Amino acid sequence: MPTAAVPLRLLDPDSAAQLTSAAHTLLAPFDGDPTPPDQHAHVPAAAAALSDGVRHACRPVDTPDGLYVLRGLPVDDASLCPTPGHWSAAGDAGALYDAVLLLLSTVLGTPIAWAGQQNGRFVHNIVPSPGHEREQTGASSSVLLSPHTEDAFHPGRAHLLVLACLRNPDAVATTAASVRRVRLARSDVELLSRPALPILPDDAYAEPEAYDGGPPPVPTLWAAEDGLTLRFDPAYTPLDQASAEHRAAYGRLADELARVSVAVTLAPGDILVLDNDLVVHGRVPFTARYDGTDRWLKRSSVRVPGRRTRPPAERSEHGYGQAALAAYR
Ligand SMILES: O=C(O)CCC(=O)C(=O)O
Ligand SMILES: [Fe+2]
Repeated sequence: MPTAAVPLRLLDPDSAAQLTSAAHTLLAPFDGDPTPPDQHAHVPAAAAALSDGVRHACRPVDTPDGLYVLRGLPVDDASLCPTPGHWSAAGDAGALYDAVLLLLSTVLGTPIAWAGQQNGRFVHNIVPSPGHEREQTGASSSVLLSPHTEDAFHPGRAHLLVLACLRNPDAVATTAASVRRVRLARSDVELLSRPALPILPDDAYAEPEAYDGGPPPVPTLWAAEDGLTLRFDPAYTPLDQASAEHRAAYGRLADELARVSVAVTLAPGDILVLDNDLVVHGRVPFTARYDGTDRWLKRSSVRVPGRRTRPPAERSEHGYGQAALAAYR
């Protein structure tokens, strides 16, 4: 898989210092608690005060790659605590970067959280966890995390996914494949644009609230104004319910996504911004260490108000009883 040309945006030292200092200021009154109820209230003003340098670095994804890496945020490994063994054990670990991610996410759009995922936190910890090695969730390690749209089952899913790297000692790659790079016959695009199959909630979610109706069939591809977008999560799609013709087209899309996939190896301080409507992402397999030095990412999800990259029919989906909570409502 090529590690090629991932668009890189350098955060100049002044912008990086400004972000870090704004994050410190946000955290100061809370003594490191990463989810104080009032902290979010101060984020919009703090984000609005950030310089044009930060704002420019966070401009929308502007290539068919559907992603970019922001580089330049300092991470001092010595001042970080050991990598938590599970998201639920993270507490205020790396809280400074939670605040940095909230600030950046607020420049990008509106951060969202899920009541049923990682206790409703706006910034998730992605760490390998004992007993979860073989899952299709961010807690896995020994298996390929297959390419997926984040939270594909839900109409309120993020437009942008932000992954900030705190540790990655074994240079484990995140994978990304853009639908704007695939080559498909028009007949396949047409077939995959029909709502044929549902996408079920992934294993990272707690049991949902009750909801009415069965799983809604959704299209895999959609022709948005500025090009094709996708909603793709084969691990949670009951493909055996589709016609042979549909399955074959889905398989050709999967093959094309594999062909155009790039490996993005994040280094500490790198922040990967993925357009969740253009790009599916995953992770290569690795052996977890479980000694406090493991790979550690922080993740936030962002909605971009007014974006028109999805079929209007999505708005009537029930989302399987999971609620997406927007910050600053
Ligand atoms: O570990 C990674 O690089 C990506 C994991 C993932 O799919 C996610 O955090 O949404
Ligand atoms: Fe993911």
